[in-house]
Amino acid sequence: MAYGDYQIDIYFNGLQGVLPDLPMAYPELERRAEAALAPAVWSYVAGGAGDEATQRANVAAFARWGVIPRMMVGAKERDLSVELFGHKLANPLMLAPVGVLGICAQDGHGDLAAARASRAMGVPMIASTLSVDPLEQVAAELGDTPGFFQLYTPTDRELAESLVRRAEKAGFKGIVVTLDTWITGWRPRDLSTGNFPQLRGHCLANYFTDPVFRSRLAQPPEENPGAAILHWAGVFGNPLTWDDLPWLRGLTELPLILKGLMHPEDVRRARDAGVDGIYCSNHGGRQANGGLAALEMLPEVVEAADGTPVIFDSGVRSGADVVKALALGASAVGLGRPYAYGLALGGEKGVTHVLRSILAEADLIMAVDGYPTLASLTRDAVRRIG
Ligand SMILES: Cc1cc2nc3c(=O)[nH]c(=O)nc-3n(C[C@H](O)[C@H](O)[C@H](O)COP(=O)(O)O)c2cc1C
Ligand SMILES: O=C(O)C(=O)c1ccccc1
Repeated sequence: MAYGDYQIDIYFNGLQGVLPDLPMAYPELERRAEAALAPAVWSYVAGGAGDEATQRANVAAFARWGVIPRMMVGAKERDLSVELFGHKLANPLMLAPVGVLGICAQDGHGDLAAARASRAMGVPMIASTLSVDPLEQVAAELGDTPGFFQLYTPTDRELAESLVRRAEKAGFKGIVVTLDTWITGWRPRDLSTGNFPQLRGHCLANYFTDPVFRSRLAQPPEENPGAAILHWAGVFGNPLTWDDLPWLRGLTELPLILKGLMHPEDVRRARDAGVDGIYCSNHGGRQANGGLAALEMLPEVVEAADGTPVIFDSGVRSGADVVKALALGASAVGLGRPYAYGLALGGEKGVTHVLRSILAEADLIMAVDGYPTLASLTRDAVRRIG
């Protein structure tokens, strides 16, 4: 079934008098998620660094590119499939890693609901180290859809290795190492609500269940959670350098993807060191304010990657955004906040709805504009407007 057929389902329901119970456009998704989430959770998810200028720039950057339509292509059938790290995927979307995701769902198990949506839609989930439920349980929900494990590399190398071994054993198909968050940025909303340290207590399952982590504690986390959280805070962030890359590369034979790369020189270095994927992102503007929109760097990142696949996220809100990122050279496009809001409104169903809506829009743009495949969406398909 073509992704665009989602609109036929919705119109058909409408004719029977059944209107969609989930939002059809992003502003409404955001508004309703704000109303559905506890205020502290909302400010954590929606907020960013500083006055959030970079976060807004991520979204605004998409308006500076326009798709040039081609006529008489006869794009009756569209194929959004892509091959990534040896896996044939039905579409180029991914669920970007979102820490503490679980609490976005009303039952507190949003990581598992997102994993079920990943399975249903064939959209790979990149499971955060900071999940509410342990990675083994998340992996068990993924079915045949390949999953990726996002590693926040701790300073304790044995702990890092243990997390990677567990991810391999659980069946994850690649390791995404996030480089831009060994320390959290200046986030006024989290500072004002004062909730951030408390939120972090909800997302340490991967540590508390880890044999290496547990072996470092005088008492098990169940008996002395305070001491366990304190130990976690001491090992969480490792400001990696290029000297650490051979060690990271040697940790696993799974595809290794570096997340947070924006500078073409960093991309060249990563590629030369044998990484399998480049993840162009500025963490949705949550880490450093005063930066460029991630989309601004995408063309140069793609050029520097020189054939190494580039995953892109930061500011993707619609099917049109997905089409533009693909035309600018991304191999796959990560969604962040939009699916967290889908979780808030409808759990697995909410995420599935967000994914189906974005895929339907992308598919219909490809139909109308005459780009039937991702291969046809080349750099010439878009023009810079401003
Ligand atoms: C609430 C929240 C938590 C996040 N946690 C993580 C994380 O644990 N690991 C990670 O690599 N990125 C994390 N990110 C960043 C996302 O992977 C992604 O880069 C970002 O959401 C993209 O920006 P957008 O949501 O504005 O499109 C988080 C983002 C949000 C919104
Ligand atoms: O909020 C985030 O973006 C994130 O990655 C994070 C980092 C540390 C603790 C919780 C979330």
